Amino acid sequence: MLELSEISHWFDDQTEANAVVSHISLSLRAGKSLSLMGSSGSGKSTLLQIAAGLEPPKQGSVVLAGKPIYQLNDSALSQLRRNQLGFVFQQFNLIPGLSVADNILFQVRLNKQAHDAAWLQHLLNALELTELQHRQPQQLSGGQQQRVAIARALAHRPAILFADEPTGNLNDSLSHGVMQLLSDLVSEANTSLLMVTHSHEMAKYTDQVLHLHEGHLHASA
Ligand SMILES: Nc1ncnc2c1ncn2[C@@H]1O[C@H](COP(=O)(O)OP(=O)(O)OP(=O)(O)O)[C@@H](O)[C@H]1O
Repeated sequence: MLELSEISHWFDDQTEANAVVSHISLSLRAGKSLSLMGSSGSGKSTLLQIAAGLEPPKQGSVVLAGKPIYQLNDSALSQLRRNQLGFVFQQFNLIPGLSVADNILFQVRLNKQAHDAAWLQHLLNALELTELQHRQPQQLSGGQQQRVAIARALAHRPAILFADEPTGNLNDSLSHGVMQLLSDLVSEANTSLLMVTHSHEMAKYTDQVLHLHEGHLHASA
């Protein structure tokens, strides 16, 4: 469960009067998915970063898995992020020098979780990465790197997955495949998904769509 209450945020070169996001409240239950849409600069990525514990808001609170995350100390917050959250951001941040498979399993190993070979195989197949698993990130196209980032985000079966344009570099058929996988995971594993997208087609895979306009939230028309 993710709960945002009265979130407002502005950056240091801005003022409250032109806040990037303003008085936003929303909640996302376990196993549910939500798309954030809105024009460029409307505050979607900022709100996602705030919800994911990566940018403390100027006002308001974020409760994640029962914990008010910005009241946790750094080590408790990073532990919560490592164990319970998954991220797919526009920068893939794959580790050069590690194979695709090792990149995908990096967080599982960091968390000292048991390695679930069947789940890894399922992710590799679904994301069409099986034949690429021994390559290194620098030997992959942008779209292939994006699929590795998606597999890595799901490998530890997070409670909540945060995704910023998860299909941004993929062709139409792979985009639909990836969204189908994400929505299957949400229902199978009771994982929640908070996603930013520009695509109405991709947003249809989520249970709810909210629109941001100049930092304010509107329910889908
Ligand atoms: N670190 C920062 N410092 C100052 N301003 C920022 C910072 N990050 C974002 N902004 C500003 O906040 C506003 C919202 O940015 P944000 O990235 O959240 O928008 P977005 O809706 O995700 O846009 P896009 O669809 O283009 O990715 C923009 O005007 C942007 O310039």
